[in-house]
Amino acid sequence: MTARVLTPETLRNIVLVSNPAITPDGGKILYTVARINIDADTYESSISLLDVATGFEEPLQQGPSDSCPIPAPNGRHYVFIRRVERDRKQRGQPGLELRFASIDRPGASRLIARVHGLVSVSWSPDSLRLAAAIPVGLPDEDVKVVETLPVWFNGKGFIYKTQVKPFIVDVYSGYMEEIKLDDVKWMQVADIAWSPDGRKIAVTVSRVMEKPYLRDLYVYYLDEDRAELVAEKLSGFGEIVWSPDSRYIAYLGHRRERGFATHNKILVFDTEDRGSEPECLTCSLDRNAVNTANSDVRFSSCLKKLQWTRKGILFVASDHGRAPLYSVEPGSEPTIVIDPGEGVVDEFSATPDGARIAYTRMTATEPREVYVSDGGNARRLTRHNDTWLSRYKLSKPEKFVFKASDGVEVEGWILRPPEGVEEKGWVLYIHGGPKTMFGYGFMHEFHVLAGRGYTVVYTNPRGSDGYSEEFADIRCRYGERDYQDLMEAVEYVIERYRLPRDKAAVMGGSYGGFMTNWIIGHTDLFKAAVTMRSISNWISMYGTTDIGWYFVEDQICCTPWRNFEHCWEKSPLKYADRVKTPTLIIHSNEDYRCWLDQALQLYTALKLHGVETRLAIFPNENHDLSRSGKPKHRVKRLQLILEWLDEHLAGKKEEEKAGREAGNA
Ligand SMILES: CC(=O)N[C@@H](C)C(=O)N[C@@H](C)C(=O)O
Repeated sequence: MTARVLTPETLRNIVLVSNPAITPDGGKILYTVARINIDADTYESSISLLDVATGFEEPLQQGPSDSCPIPAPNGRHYVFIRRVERDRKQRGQPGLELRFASIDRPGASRLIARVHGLVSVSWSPDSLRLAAAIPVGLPDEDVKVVETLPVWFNGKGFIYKTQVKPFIVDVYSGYMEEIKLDDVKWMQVADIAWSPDGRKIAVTVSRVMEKPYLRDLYVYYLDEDRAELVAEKLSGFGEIVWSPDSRYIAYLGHRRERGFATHNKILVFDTEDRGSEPECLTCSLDRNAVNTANSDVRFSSCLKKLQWTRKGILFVASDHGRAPLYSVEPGSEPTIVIDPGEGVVDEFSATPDGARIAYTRMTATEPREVYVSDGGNARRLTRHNDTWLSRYKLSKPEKFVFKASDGVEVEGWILRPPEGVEEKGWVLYIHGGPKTMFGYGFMHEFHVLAGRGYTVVYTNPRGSDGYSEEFADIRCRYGERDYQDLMEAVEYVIERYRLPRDKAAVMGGSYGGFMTNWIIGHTDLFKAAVTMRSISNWISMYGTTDIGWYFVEDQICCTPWRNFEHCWEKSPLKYADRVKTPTLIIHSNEDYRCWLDQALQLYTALKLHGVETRLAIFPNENHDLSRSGKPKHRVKRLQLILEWLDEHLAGKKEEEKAGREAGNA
């Protein structure tokens, strides 16, 4: 009997749990439950209410597009987001409704406002109003006449007329008033937070169009209707939280010491001592104070990445493929408060006294579920994925560590096909970023590959997250130490796990696609490659990617008019005439991170050089096809990958050819 294994279609079984928001008394958890409906080609999401003491669960909002519940400080009300369908004529109308509801009245809700998006929301302590960062301004309907930067953003489309502004919103009347930050003309608000004493609202905002990576911290005083600048030229994530006494603000970010390779840190500002240097609470930890574990089974969330409780500031950090929840206080060192074991704490929320924490956790073999922790005792509260998981065979990855040729330890994992599945070959899978990590996030795709008979090897080479800032810093040196780490990993696994040298494929997305393209231009070891949402040419990547015009300059250390030769040296396209590896190229036609030209140039070059190549362009999809693309497209993408591997590693093409020839004879 063949084993039941994960296949592209088993995406339909996965329940995506997100946004576990705890009420202030710790009695209830509101969270989003999303399902992938492949037949209807949609994600359906609803909001559930969990009673922490009894584990009893009831639906609060039935969906099909409700998400992001945020409970009010009074513990009785909450706001949430409802996505609304719009027909062609309604294009330009807001696609989101911000709604208000009572926790004890399931199903009922009232519209507060229609919005095009919601970047951040924070309740007033009296539970009557919200401070909200809301995008305003739409692109031209037809011809786009652009005079601003940035032009577009992945998943959002054209954003050149959009600013994100701070508002105060009355949840009962829907009345909205913009908060004026005196000298700020152009603005993109990153985060907003209402102080616990109710008197102030803190805002982080980019206000220099050409340098959107710089953020300033403002405090708006409600009584005086006046805003003051607290700190300038910050960078990184930009999330903020107030201390319980409403004096300090913790900022999640950095000052760009190592450009895109810089770890997000917790910097604490004293709003009553302007000009004083912020205290860095996580510098000694030397880890990125956000969770960057890769997973393809997440759903959107509105929870903050920081929370300041009376027991300390809570945050998740990336560490060796894991993501524990830490707590830290000014003047102290961070300590782990929730150890996820071989797993990641994905999102969390805590009661104001810090006594109870709700969180989602996932592992490499289990998608997210909701947990609760009371001072060290952690309990799992939901089991949405247990039944279907119990019916399939999933193997467990094994971790390995090897010493790279410069003496630095590099980590990786090997996922073998489940018992009963014949091994057909293996795949080196490279993550994107490069500052993200593989580890203990659930990757449906890996289990699908393993289920088809392909061992998956995945590592965190230099440039990855989860280690020191120095480890993550490969600026100007792409294709050097990172490439070496990967190729040394390949030699290590071939020897240690006896993997067949002649049955290996390489694949990856985004930076991982760049590295796949680089690898096939520098070695013929692999029998097949799959390059997805990839980068092939740093010169044409410049000025087109939505991550910022400065990404190429920061990471590759060149621009089209400075060090042009270096941009070209580091571009896989330069080496396209050396490629022999059969390559499948997968790209989305609305990928504004790594625009379609990256795929087209590579495809054309490989075709002209006689390399076996296939190009799959996904319509109406963006850079996140593999994580949040339309369900049917996600299935198709996985099928294309499996077919390519079957043809080139499992010899399916040869078999078919031989069969045809035998038939003709
Ligand atoms: C910083 C960034 O977004 N870089 C991209 C080129 C990238 O590699 N993205 C990763 C996270 C992906 O998997 O899409």
